[in-house]
Amino acid sequence: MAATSRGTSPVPPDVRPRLTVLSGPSGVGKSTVVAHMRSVHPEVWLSVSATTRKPRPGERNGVHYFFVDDEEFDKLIANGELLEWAEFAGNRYGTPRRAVLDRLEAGEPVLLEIDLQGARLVRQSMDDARLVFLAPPSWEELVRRLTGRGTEAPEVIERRLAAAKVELAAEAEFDTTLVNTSVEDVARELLALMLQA
Ligand SMILES: Nc1nc2c(ncn2[C@@H]2O[C@H](COP(=O)(O)OP(=O)(O)O)[C@@H](O)[C@H]2O)c(=O)[nH]1
Ligand SMILES: Nc1ncnc2c1ncn2[C@@H]1O[C@H](COP(=O)(O)OP(=O)(O)O)[C@@H](O)[C@H]1O
Repeated sequence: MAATSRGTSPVPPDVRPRLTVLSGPSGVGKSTVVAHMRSVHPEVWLSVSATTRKPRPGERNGVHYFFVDDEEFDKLIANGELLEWAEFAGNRYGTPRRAVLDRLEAGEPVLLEIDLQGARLVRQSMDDARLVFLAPPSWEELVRRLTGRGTEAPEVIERRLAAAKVELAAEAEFDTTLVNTSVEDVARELLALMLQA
C-alpha cells in the first residue's frame, strides 16, 4: 500500500480510524492472523494486554502480554488503568486504557485481540468500535488446532473448548465474521476492515 500523509501509516488521509476488536474461540487462529498481518504491515498497532496467565515458551513480557501477578492486576483495576478486563479459563486479562486512547487520539487505527466478555464491554463503552468475529471452518478443525498447538494441558484444553462453545453461540453479536481458512486472506480482510470508515 502506498505511503500517505501520515508517513508510515496505512490509513488514507480521509478516514477516521477507529477501534477494531478481534475475538473468537481459543485456537481459532487469532494470534496467527494478527502476527501475519503485522509481518506485512508492521505499522499496525496492536494493544498489548496485561494478564495473570503464565508465559508460554517463546512469549515475551511487553511484547505478547504484560505478565503480572494477581496483586499487580488488582492494582491495575483499582487505579482505573484498564479499559476492560475479564476472567478467561482461570486467568485474568485486561486492556491498558491509556495506550489505546492515545493511539485513537493520534488518529491511528487500534486493534484489540480480546475475548467475548471484553468485546461486549468495549461495545458498551465505545459505540463506534467494530467487532470482528474469527470463526473456525468447523468445530473439528478448531479442536484440531487447539490440541495441535500443544501449549495447554488436557484439562486446560477442556476449559477452553467449553468457553469456545459459548463464544461460537455469540457470533451474531458481532458486526462481521471472518472464517479462518486461509491466514493470508483473513489478515488482508481484517486490515481492510480496520481501514474502512
Ligand atoms: N477481555 C480480554 N480478553 C483478552 C485480553 N487479552 C487476551 N484476551 C483473550 O483471552 C483469551 C485467552 O488468551 P490466551 O491465554 O493468550 O490464549 P489464546 O488466545 O488461545 O492463545 C483469548 O480469547 C484472548 O483473546 C484482554 O486484554 N481482555
Ligand atoms: N488458517 C489456519 N489453518 C491452519 N492452521 C491454523 C490456521 N490459523 C491458525 N492455525 C494454527 O492453529 C493453532 C492455533 O492458532 P493461534 O493463533 O494460537 O490461535 P488463538 O490465538 O486464536 O488461540 C496454531 O497452531 C496455528 O498455527
